[in-house]
Amino acid sequence: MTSAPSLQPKFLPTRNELGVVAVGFSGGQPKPGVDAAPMALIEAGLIQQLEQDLEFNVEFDGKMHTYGELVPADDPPYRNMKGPKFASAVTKRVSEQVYNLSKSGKMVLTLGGDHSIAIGTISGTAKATRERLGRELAVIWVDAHADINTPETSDSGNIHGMPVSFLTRLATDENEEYFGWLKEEHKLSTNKLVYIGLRDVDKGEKKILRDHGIKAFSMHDIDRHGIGKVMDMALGWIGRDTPIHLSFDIDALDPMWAPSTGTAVRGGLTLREGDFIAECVAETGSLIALDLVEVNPSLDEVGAQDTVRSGCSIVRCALGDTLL
Ligand SMILES: NC(=[NH2+])NCCC[C@H](N)C(=O)O
Ligand SMILES: [Mn+2]
Ligand SMILES: [Mn+2]
Repeated sequence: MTSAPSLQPKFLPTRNELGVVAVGFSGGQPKPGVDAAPMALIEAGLIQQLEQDLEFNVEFDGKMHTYGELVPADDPPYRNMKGPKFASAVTKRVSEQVYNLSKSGKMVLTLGGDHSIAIGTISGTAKATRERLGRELAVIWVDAHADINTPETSDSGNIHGMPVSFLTRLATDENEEYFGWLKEEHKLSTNKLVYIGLRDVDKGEKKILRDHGIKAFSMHDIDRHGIGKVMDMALGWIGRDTPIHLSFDIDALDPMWAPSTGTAVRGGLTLREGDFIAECVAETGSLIALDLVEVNPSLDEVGAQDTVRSGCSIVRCALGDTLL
């Protein structure tokens, strides 16, 4: 069933060098368990599949980072954000890890963790891409949610609903301890961002998307045009010649395929549509990094195996697995 990918990547020196970062962080939202996802995905055989079926040389330290050493002595809410110091310290560390791997020309796979970790992953690849290729990064954000609240627009105060605002300069803070470590080289323009799968967007987020003309394909668009046309439009917006970071929140899939996630929303993508998105991104040859986040095996334990299997499938497809 599986065949080794033949595509020569456009922005990587080799097609088969992969760095894996396992981020056991759940502090961007209130539900414990999402920190156990990297181990669940790895125990399901993900890394073996990438090595054996897809012929990657995998660099992975075998450790699931839980960043206990970064837990601050006290971490009161700040600008309405919950657990801001810890999230800032962890994402800074993740940013450095991802930057180092990406700078060396490897494809980078980050296993979350909640979606706040994308502040680390995307800032790391954005910086590495600027330095290594002199290019600006594009991001495809596949999610039921836009995760573009600023601290001020967020109702929940959960940082996993805010990563895109910090990455696109919509939210900033001077203070190192509160994401002030994010510098220009870590950031992204809003016109290099495309959403797919949205169906639960907060009122304040809708205003941000409109005011900044951010490209977004909701479930409505997918119903109207079909996923094939939507992918043509999404990739057309980015342009064929731009390095891509794919950030995939498992809650983009319908709970039928991925029930074990903290903020499940019905009416989502089928597993095939999710895999298709990943396959289309793989076909561009422009993918340089992938995040898989928000798998929480302790929620809906009956569905946890299905959710993990769906996650593994998305990753394999994005990294070049094909049906024939
Ligand atoms: N990564 C996620 N699952 N994010 C869900 C965010 C939900 C909501 N919009 C909030 O800001 O709290
Ligand atoms: Mn989500
Ligand atoms: Mn998300």
